[in-house]
Amino acid sequence: MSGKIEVQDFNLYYGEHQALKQIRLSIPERDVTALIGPSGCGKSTFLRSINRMNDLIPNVRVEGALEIDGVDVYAPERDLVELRKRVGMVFQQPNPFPMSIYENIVYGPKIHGIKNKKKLDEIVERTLRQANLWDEVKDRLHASAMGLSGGQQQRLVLARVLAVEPEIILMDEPASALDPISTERLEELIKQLKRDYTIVIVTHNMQQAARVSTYTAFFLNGEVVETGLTENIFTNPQDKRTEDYITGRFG
Ligand SMILES: Nc1ncnc2c1ncn2[C@@H]1O[C@H](COP(=O)(O)OP(=O)(O)OP(=O)(O)O)[C@@H](O)[C@H]1O
Repeated sequence: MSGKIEVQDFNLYYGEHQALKQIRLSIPERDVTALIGPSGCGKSTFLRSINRMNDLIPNVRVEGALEIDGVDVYAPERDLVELRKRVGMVFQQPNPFPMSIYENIVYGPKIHGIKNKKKLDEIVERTLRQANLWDEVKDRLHASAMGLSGGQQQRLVLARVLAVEPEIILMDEPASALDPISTERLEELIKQLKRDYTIVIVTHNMQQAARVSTYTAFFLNGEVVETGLTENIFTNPQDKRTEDYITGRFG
């Protein structure tokens, strides 16, 4: 069975520096895959390769195949606006736009041509409910998003991503700036969303990877050392380097 995202012999260079080496990975649809590994091993670079965010960095060059639904993400004719609509992204620091909660969410749908007020209102309510934020903000939709707590901002960002109906959601250490309670709420949300979305999450926190993901890929020095069911990676790693990492011997 092939995955939603299929990666074959994928290399990425920042100028002369090769940050990803012969990556082979199959990321299943409607489930959570965690990317773990020590700092600087290429997790974020790989994540950003999936929606071509690395294109924004000068002197980046890629080789090999990275496909979504069997179509090459790096094909010259690929429409980047459409790609980033299908592949949403949540970053480490919550980054709401400096505008109202409502405007944050309708921003994407408006760009994609939705103008009808009733339709936009529906999107706002649906996505805030999906992000488990509706009850907390329904009475202040037109207040600034900057007045929300960090955890609420991160859920708002997720609602904003959901508003353009993506298929894949990339998360780069989404809980690292959050307190434990907000982290738990975000993890619960990730578990709910995996029924409908393909989620790829970078995390430094191995307990978090164990809690939220079904599959895990262990990165080291730009390579994928081992990949498989999270349960197996954590209880019965096949590679000595994976074992050393998960038992805390380095990283
Ligand atoms: N914009 C860039 N320009 C040049 N080199 C970069 C750039 N971004 C990352 N690198 C290099 O690529 C390698 C992989 O970095 P990357 O940020 O992907 O690792 P990471 O595993 O996500 O690390 P961390 O967990 O610390 O975020 C590192 O050697 C890093 O220095």
